[in-house]
Amino acid sequence: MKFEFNQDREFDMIAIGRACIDLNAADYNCPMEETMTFTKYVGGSPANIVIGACKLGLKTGFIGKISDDQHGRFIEKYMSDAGIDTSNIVVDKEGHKSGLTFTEIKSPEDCSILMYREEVADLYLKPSEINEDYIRRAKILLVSGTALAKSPSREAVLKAVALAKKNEVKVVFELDYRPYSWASAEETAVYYSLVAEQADAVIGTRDEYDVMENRFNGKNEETIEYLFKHSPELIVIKHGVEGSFAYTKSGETFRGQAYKTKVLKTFGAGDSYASAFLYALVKGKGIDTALKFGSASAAIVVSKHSSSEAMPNVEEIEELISVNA
Ligand SMILES: Nc1ncnc2c1ncn2[C@@H]1O[C@H](COP(=O)(O)OP(=O)(O)OP(=O)(O)O)[C@@H](O)[C@H]1O
Ligand SMILES: O=C(O)C[C@@H](O)[C@H](O)C(=O)CO
Repeated sequence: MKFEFNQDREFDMIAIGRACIDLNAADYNCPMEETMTFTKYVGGSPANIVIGACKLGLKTGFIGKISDDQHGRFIEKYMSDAGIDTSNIVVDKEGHKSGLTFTEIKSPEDCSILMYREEVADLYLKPSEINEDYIRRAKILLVSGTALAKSPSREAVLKAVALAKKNEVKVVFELDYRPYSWASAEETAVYYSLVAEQADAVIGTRDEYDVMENRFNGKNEETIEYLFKHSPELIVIKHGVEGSFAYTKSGETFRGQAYKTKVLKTFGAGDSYASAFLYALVKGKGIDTALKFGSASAAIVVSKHSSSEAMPNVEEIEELISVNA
């Protein structure tokens, strides 16, 4: 099966959700309590994904809300300088702040993130700030699950999904589960299932699908049996360094292997994977090749310090694939 897009669309991908700040520990191999220096990057999973896709050459845009301060201006400038259309990024006028993510790199295997997400601007995006004319210009609407965590962003995203479906824009749902933003796991399961059932493609880790299904130790076969009764045609389930699987509604299964790399930190893998996987699909490559692109991009990003700035270009990805062929 080929995942087909409407070719007459100006944007390859428009993402909706958070564009925030990452503060990555510049002192490695120690707990955050001992980290005195952090390096600032643009962060937020959907922002990272469009930054990665843009670096690969896709035409991208972003829908979200940023703070009316130095952090918001840094985010907007970084994204527009990168070549992303920021015309639908709204500046918050009610005093909400940009989300901050501090990262801890104790060792290549032991990394964690600490998110400051109280009253963050991204969750105040309103349905009235969603523009149908913008969404209809895209091949893909990339939806981040975290944007469903609270109203009014939740309703804004539900509106965007409805408009994408009405205008034959492929909805790709990245589960992107960040417990810090949610009232409860039960609530997450309700909204994740609601959007996953309407999406054309769903991407997430095994653990994130368990959250969606409100269960523990779920099996991929049960997840696909459930979701293929609804809209999805393509389901990607990631298993960390064990690799990933892609399933199609027409019954095919593809397996992606993780590439060996010198890991600096583990975060950023999922976002780089999504950007390169979707890039390959937009360029008409098969799902097996898209899995290689996703895995290679992730291997490159986990060997570097950031999640956004570290996104590779096409040549770097192709080279990693070819030396491992
Ligand atoms: N240590 C690693 N070395 C090489 N590749 C990796 C490593 N960890 C993950 N990957 C690649 O990245 C893909 C996505 O990783 P993972 O399943 O951890 O996603 P994620 O949990 O969404 O990532 P993140 O940590 O960014 O939230 C994997 O399928 C694999 O190809
Ligand atoms: O998604 C976030 O808000 C934080 C990210 O930018 C961070 O780099 C990360 O956790 C990537 O997995």
